[in-house]
Parts: sequence; structure tokens; C-alpha cells
Amino acid sequence: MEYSLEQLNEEQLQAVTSTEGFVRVIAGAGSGKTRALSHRFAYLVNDVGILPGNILCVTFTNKSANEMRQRIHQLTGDNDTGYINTFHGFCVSILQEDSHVVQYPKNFLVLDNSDIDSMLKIIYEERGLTLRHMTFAKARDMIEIRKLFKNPDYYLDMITMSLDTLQHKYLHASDPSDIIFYGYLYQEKKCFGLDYNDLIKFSLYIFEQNEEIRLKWQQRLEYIMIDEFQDIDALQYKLMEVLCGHHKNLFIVGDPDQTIYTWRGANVKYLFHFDKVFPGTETIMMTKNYRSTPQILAAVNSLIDKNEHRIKKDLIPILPDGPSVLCYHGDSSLKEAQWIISQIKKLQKSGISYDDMTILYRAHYITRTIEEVLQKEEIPYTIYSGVQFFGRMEIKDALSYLRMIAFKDDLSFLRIVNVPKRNIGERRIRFLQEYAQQNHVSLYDALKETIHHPIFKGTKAASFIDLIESFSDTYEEQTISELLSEVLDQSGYEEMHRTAGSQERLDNLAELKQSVYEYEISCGEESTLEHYLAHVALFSNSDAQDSKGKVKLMTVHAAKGLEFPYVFLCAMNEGIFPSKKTSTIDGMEEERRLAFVAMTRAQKRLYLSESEGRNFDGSMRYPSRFLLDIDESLLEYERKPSDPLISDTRAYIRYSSRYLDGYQPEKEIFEIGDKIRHKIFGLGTILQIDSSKQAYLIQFDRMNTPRQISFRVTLEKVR
Ligand SMILES: Nc1ncnc2c1ncn2[C@@H]1O[C@H](COP(=O)(O)OP(=O)(O)OP(=O)(O)O)[C@@H](O)[C@H]1O
Repeated sequence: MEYSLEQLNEEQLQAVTSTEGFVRVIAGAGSGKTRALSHRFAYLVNDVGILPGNILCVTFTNKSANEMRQRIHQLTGDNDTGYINTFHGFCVSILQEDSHVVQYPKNFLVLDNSDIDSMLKIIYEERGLTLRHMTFAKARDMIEIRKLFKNPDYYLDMITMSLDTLQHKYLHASDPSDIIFYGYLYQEKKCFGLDYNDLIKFSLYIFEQNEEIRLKWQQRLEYIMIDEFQDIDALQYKLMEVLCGHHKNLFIVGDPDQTIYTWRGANVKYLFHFDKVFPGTETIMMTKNYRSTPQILAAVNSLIDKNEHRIKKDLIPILPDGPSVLCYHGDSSLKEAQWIISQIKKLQKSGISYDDMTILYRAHYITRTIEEVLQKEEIPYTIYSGVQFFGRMEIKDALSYLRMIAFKDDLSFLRIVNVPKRNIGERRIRFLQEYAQQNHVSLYDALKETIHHPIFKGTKAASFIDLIESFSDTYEEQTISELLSEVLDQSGYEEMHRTAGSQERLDNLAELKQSVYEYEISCGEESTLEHYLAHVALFSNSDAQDSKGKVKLMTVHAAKGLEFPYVFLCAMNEGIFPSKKTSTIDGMEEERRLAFVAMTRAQKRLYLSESEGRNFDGSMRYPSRFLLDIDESLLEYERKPSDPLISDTRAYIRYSSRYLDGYQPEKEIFEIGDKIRHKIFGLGTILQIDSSKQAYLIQFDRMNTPRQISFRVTLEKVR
């Protein structure tokens, strides 16, 4: 894009040319925030004559920083694009220049999650901790929470204590949380590593300690601009306050309706109260939407209007009319996927490239059925910010267990023999490889033949053989889905992920079981384990490298800030979107904002779909409340959920909403004669309601006599 202020509307122009003082832009989705920011930067450089190195432009992710750099480069033609970075990235620049104040070298290490895990591994080994004490995911969270709230001055230990003193503190800690925390600080200091928290804390400390350095940075940053201000957290805010302290030229842009990171500490109050904290703030509202058709905008306005904690602001369409928002209710997730793919084919036949079509979803595991249909129909696709379903580690591991039972091949063996840990590490594998080569046998046979060799003392090799042998003997009599469940259980594989707290992996395994089950019922005679393995092998080899000419699949979080001509938002079901983890009213509003972000990505047409069936916990799948939030007249249904299903959904939403924010309903919500499902006793009918005992009298279909069941137990209404 060429630089020209004529490409801007009135509000954008005001935002671009109001260079001095505190300026706040409250902007809607698709209203041209990115365009305004990049033009403002270019205006300062091209027209005002400011040096790019004196401008700081903060974005939310590294990816948006890269994109912003490219745009600004195009607009200014200048190779120096100044400081365009995330807060963390900018702190790296500060520390590279001034880390000597805290006696850290310039080439300090920036730690990511896998570095942190490696450090945790050392600490656990040194101090005899196991994942039962705390999973790595929990340990990382715990460290972050302690750094933010419980021990906010922790960085002083890192800066002022000698390595020996820090080590002493670690070695003398006795509580697992203290051991991990101080062990981690010690490990960090030992390698001059800094995590995201430290980067900001250290920068703030340097500014606090050294006025000269603070002033140097404050003077350097003549203009500061911050994007996605609705997602700023307390530490970033503090840093911003310091940085703009000299010139006081601070420009912020945000959309309160797109706050989706409160779970990470973002707080939209900073955007709301900005004008009180910085008197004289000029506020500009940008609500004209250039991205989406009036049909899409009417639907999203209607959705977000249902959030109670918000400033009312409708997006105003600029583009001409387009087709209606098209919705579909499937009898199963397969039917839903087939419908999406049929729409994709229709679009493609009309001359639209696959590039222009994107499928969005709330949770990764949703892609499995969609991928299967896409592959069957030979439609090219690519998954962003995630691995294709059958390429995921846990899916490959699970399938390797099945392959091991059927074929006992070396590849499967190598993949799973030590997963979960059976103490069969590299040295023992080398031993097996040598034996196998000399005796021309498979690795598994090598293990069986050498199992009494002293090298396998203290390992769980024998129980691994028992496991494989016992399944090999019986698998032909079992269904594949039973086999899979049992092997994941008896091998300890699922337990391993449970202990590690990897809910996403467990969800994916549950989805794999579901897919095996569907395979069995759809292919009758041919459903042997060998057939199944041949069938899935076709799915595991697709590559996701080049995205040209391919349908895109991504989570809603990954789609933030992007736009696509045709958007399919799928699996719009209770328990998926909103996520089953939503437990507070604020959390539900955040989920709704997330749905809003998803829908506002669409430019030409938006497709919404959901399907019946069961969730992993056995509960019914109801259409999402977010679909019901949208005024009915704004949605065109190609296939609608039945009226009884809609009324049950409403009842379910009313019922489950009571539990938000920990509310425990005291009153009964079923009526006499209602059919219910109890998670253990199965189907039944309500005979009596006893409010004094807070219980129902229920006749269960499979019991001779009725039972009294407390209100405390969740019952599901059956149509
Ligand atoms: N003044 C304008 N005239 C024409 N098109 C515009 C104008 N401003 C923005 N657009 C177009 O509108 C679309 C949305 O703009 P942009 O991506 O900057 O929005 P945004 O506010 O950053 O969106 P979001 O917050 O939803 O990610 C882009 O395709 C952009 O080119």
C-alpha cells in the first residue's frame, strides 16, 4: 500500500494527525486500527520528520509485530523501522543495552516454556520430586503466580544475591513449592536466563535504580503507540507509564469487546480509566467497519449486545449488502463436517479459491472429523498454530500402541517402549539394536530374548512384554475401541497425561476413541485392527507446509487480528463454545467476546454450524447459547435444530447459568413426570419432589423400586 492520508476516514485521519499528548482510540473490530497505527507511524516519519528510532510501537504478539514492520516499511520506505515490538521484545532491547546495571551480560538467555521445563526436570531430579508433587504445567503456573503476586520482589533475590546464597536458599527449602520456586530462580541465575516476567521486572528495576538510564530511554521515545490496549496487564502498564514520562506522547488503541486474555492478567480497566489517569486525553471513537458485510455485522452486534458489562457500541457497516449468515444444525459431527465441506465445494465451483476459506473453532480436537472429510474429498487444507489431528504426539503414540499389538514393528516399538517411562533409555535401546542386528530379529523380539540380561534389571521391560503379549493374544476377539481404551489405560499412557495435567491431550485421545467407534459402526465386516490401521495411515502423512491454495483451519485465538473472506465457525455447541471450563459470569462474557472476535474475522460470508451428539463426559450436546443470543431474523438456517431441542437448550442454559460464580441452586428444577438421566443409574422418571429433604423420588427404568436422589447430583433432562 502506498502512503497517502487520503486512504483514511475522518476518525482515522484524526488519530493519525493527533500526534501530541495522550490520545485514546476506542475502535471496533474491522474499523481500521491497524491501518490507523501504521499510517500514524508513517505520518510521524514522512510528514513530521521524526526519526523512526524515536518511536515505539507496541503490538500484542510477535507475529503482529512482524506484520506491522512490513506495513510500515512499505509506507515509509525506510529500512529503519524503529522499535516495533511486543513489550517483552522491547525489554530485550533495553536489557541488551543496559543489563550491566544488574550485572547481567548482554547475551543473556530469553527463556521459553521448553527451557523452563528443562530446568524443572533438573530440580525434580536433584530434589527427588515427582510429577505427583506437581505437574510441570502447574509448576510453571505456580512460578508465574508467585512472581506476580506472592513474591513480587523475587527479582531482587536474582539481582542482589550471589549464586551461592541463592543455591543455599534452594537446597534448604523443604516445601515442594519453595523448592521449585527457589530452584528455578537459582537455575535462571546460573545461566543468566530471563523469562517473560523477569524481562519487564528487570527493566523496571533498572529504570528505578538508574535515573540516567531511565531518562535516556524516556527521551529517546518521543512517541509511543500501543495496540490491543484492552489486553494490557499490570506490569506492562507500569512500564508504559515510565516510558512515556518525559515526552508524554502516548497513543493507545483498543477494543473493549475484544478482550480475550483476562485469564492471563489483562485488565480492560486500563483502557476505560485512561482519561481519568491522564487528564486532557483526547478520545477518538472508530466504529465504521470496513471489513464485513452489513449482514455479518448485524449478527455480531446482536451477539455482543448480550454482554452486560460493556459500553454499548455498534459496528457501523460501510460495505454493501452481502449474503445472509448461513447456519446449519447437524445430526452428528460428521454431518456437520460434510455440510461445511459441501459449502466449501460450492464456493470453489463458483470460482472462489480455497485460500479465501477459513474454518475456525474453539478447541483443537474439533478438527478430527473435519480433516477426515476434507481428506476424503481431496480438498487441500492447512492447520495453523497446531498440528493436524493425526500428526499430534498423543495420537501417534496411541496408534503406535495399536500397531505394536498388531505388527510389533520397530518404529512403533521405538516410539512407545519408554512412553510412559519404563527406564528403557538410550543405552538399553542401543543394546537391543545391536542384538537385533546380529540375530536378524525385530527390536521387540530382541527384548523378549534378552529380557533376563542384567541390563534390564530395574526396568519395566518385563511388564511391557506382558502388556503387549496379553493384548496380542486377545485383540482379535475385541472391538478396536475397547482395545484402544484398555491399552491406553493398562499401559499407563493416559495416566501419564493425567498426571502431567495435559487436558488438551486427553481430549484428543477421547476424540480418537470416538473416531474408532465411528469407524467400527460405519464399516461393518472390515473393521479389523489391521484394516483400521491401514485406514488411519492415510491420514497421518499430509504435510502442512505451504498454505497456498488451501483451506485454512485455526483456533479462534490464533485468528485474532486477521481477516478472511469466507469464515466457517463450527462446533458452536455448549461445552465446546462456550468452553466447558467456563465457571464464572465474567468468564462467560469473555467467551462471548471470543465468539465475537471469531465472527468479526469474516468479510464476505459467515457460516455457523453445530451438531447433536454427546460430549466426552457423556452429556448431551446442545446448540451454543451464542447462536441463541443472535436475533433469529438475522440468521438463515439451512437446517434448523428442532423446536423441542431449542427449548431443551434454553432450559439447559438457564439451569447451567445458575452454577456460574459458584451458585448452588437450592430449589428443584425438574417437574413430576420429567424423564431424566442419572450418570450411574441411567434413565428414570421423577415421581416426587421433596423440597424439605432437597431430593427427588425417581423410578429408574432398570430398577424395581424407586430411589431418593439428592438435588446435589446433576441430572440430565431427557426429551
Ligand atoms: N478508511 C478505509 N477505507 C477502506 N478500507 C479500509 C479503511 N480502513 C480500513 N480498511 C480496511 O478494513 C479492513 C480492516 O482493517 P484493519 O485490519 O486495520 O482493522 P482492525 O481494526 O485492526 O481489525 P480487528 O481489530 O478486527 O482485527 C482491512 O481490510 C482494511 O484494509
